[in-house]
Amino acid sequence: MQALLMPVITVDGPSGSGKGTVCRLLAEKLGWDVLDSGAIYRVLSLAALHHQIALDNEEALVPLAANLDVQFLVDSQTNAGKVILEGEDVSTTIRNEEVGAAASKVAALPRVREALLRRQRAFRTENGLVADGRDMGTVVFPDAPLKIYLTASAEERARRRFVELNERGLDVTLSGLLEDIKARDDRDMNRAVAPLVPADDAIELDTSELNAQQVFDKVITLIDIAISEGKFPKRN
Ligand SMILES: Nc1ncnc2c1ncn2[C@@H]1O[C@H](COP(=O)(O)OP(=O)(O)OP(=O)(O)O)[C@@H](O)[C@H]1O
Ligand SMILES: Nc1ccn([C@H]2C[C@H](O)[C@@H](COP(=O)(O)O)O2)c(=O)n1
Repeated sequence: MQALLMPVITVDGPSGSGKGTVCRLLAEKLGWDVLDSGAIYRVLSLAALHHQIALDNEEALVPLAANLDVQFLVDSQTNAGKVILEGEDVSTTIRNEEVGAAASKVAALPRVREALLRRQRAFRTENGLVADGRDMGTVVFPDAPLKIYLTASAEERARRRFVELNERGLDVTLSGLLEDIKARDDRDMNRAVAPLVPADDAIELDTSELNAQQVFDKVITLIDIAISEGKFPKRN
């Protein structure tokens, strides 16, 4: 009954599989909110850096996580998301590869994950939520009526990131990005707590050969099937 009032679609998968892209498109189409849980881990790692806390210092990171002064805003004119950490706009900084790697390190600490759980669950309101991450379907919203697990080959994911970072004018190499992606996969998939794995009831979608629009269309079909099975209220 609760799921009908506050529907959640979870989208998990490795870095570069296209979670963020499809979640934004879905949220726009459905008029639902988005939880970018990776951004929370990214912001925490940046805060650790600012406060000179080592990325493996769980004792110091837990209170930092519990009291993290972060705001996720949406620019009403451009509709672009904005992330404010301790009063500073960090929307661009948190997207750097170094911050992604640092986020993956703090995310391996069990008590840090615990400290961030309530904050993530609070994104679920009567609006409906599309939740993007690594453990959305397994840990944070295990009762979600629709769970998607996106994958793509590491080579394709590195290629996508290469195109994106080149467009942003950053000096990166394809081989360096492939190495980073494999290291991040290894850390995220093999940690002791909430490792990146598909939930038992997740639907897996390999996006290696699909463009973003094709992925979106496939997910919309899955939503329509879920609606026909009575798992979601009808969409407009
Ligand atoms: N199906 C697709 N085909 C080609 N490029 C894509 C596809 N989906 C997303 N992209 C592009 O690939 C890059 C990574 O996509 P996105 O940020 O959505 O992935 P992600 O899974 O959210 O990654 P991360 O977990 O690191 O945040 C972006 O530049 C995006 O525009
Ligand atoms: N639910 C989540 C979301 C993210 N993380 C960690 C692991 C990722 O490598 C890192 C950055 O995430 P991204 O922004 O690339 O999606 O944060 C996690 O452990 N659990």
